[in-house]
Formats: sequence, structure tokens, C-alpha cells
Amino acid sequence: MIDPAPEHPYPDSRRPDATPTPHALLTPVLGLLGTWRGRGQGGYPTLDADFVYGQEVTFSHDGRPFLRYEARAWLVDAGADDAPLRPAARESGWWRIQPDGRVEALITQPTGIAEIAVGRASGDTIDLSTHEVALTPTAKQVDATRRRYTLTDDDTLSFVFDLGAVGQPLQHHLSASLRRVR
Ligand code: HEM
Repeated sequence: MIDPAPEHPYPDSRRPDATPTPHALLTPVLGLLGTWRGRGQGGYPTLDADFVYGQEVTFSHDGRPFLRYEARAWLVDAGADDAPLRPAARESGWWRIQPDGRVEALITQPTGIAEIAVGRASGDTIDLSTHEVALTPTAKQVDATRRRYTLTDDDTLSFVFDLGAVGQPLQHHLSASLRRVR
């Protein structure tokens, strides 16, 4: 008799030194594996005011040559010890790692935006720019993005995000500093 609810035999891993062994193509991005949490600030010319936010990002793998990516943000009140104000952007996707550190990322958001971003992992930095954006009928207009993730040390990840949207040219929307969560 087959157990109707067996455990998944191939769980995701967030650690480079655990099973499953990471695929060799993941070598340039192994430092990202894990969960990261921190604080950032953002703004955009169309917004009344800049904002401060918290963010949690997780990269995991199942032994194949792609990362599972998930990021969740929440706005905080910088004047009140970063008390949470409300949930903000979230997104998830898949980063397909190619030979020579090339990265093809598929990222979707609940705001109706689906992005394909391409770029590369080289040294301590992953730099991804829009290849294509698809929008649901009611999504805001997004034309271009650029994401830069830099491991400034083993436990610190800096994130900078540029946005070209709602008639504005590509420019800064977010930057954050994240620490590895043990
Ligand atoms: C940490 C992640 C992010 C945070 C904290 C954040 C925060 C914000 C905030 C606070 C606003 C103002 C509207 C509101 O209050 O909801 C906003 C607007 C917007 N964001 Fe973000 N955002 C994030 C990521 C993104 C990403 C990844 C994209 C696109 C790929 C994006 C595209 C936009 C657009 C198009 C607007 C609307 C601008 C306008 O209509 O004037 N954001 N964001």
C-alpha cells in the first residue's frame, strides 16, 4: 500500500554544506544560500515621501542548477524603533544559473508583474537587468529594473534596486543591507 502523504523525498536546502550537494553550476552563487533579513530605504519621484522598510530574502536549492528565490518586505516607522506599519512588496521566482556565471531569473509579484531578468554572478556581485516584463491588465506600468546583490562579507548582503516605471526613467527605488539569519 502506498502512503498517501509521504514526505517530499527531495527537500530544498538553504545550506551549501548539507544534502543535497549543490549542483556545480551553483558555485558562483553558493554564498547567497540561506535566509537574510535587514532594513532598507526607498523612494521614487512619483511618491510623496521616501520610506523605510524591513526585508527577508531566502535562496534555496534542490540539487539542480537553479535557486529558488523568495523576498518579502514590510514598511516600518523609523521614528518608532522600526515598528511594522504594513506588509509591502513580495516576490518569488527561480534563478537559472548558466555556465560562466550567467543568470536567468524569472520573478513574479502579486502586483501583477512578471519579470525575466538576465545578468551574471561575478566575484561577490550578482547584477540582473530586465530582459522582458509582462504585466497583468491592471498592473502598474513597469518597463525596466536592475537588481544588484553584493556579498560584502559572508554574512552581509547589500541589495540595490533601480526601477523604470510609470513614465519615469530607470533610477533608484530601493537599497537595503541584509544580515544572514542563523
Ligand atoms: C523591498 C521591496 C519594495 C518595497 C519596500 C517597495 C515599496 C514601495 C512603496 C512604499 C511604494 C508606494 C506605494 C505604496 O505605498 O504601496 C511603491 C511603489 C511602487 N513600486 Fe515598489 N517596493 C518594492 C519593490 C518593488 C519592485 C520589485 C517593483 C517592480 C518590479 C516595484 C515597483 C513599484 C511601482 C511600479 C510603484 C508605483 C509607483 C507609482 O505608481 O507612482 N517596487 N513601492
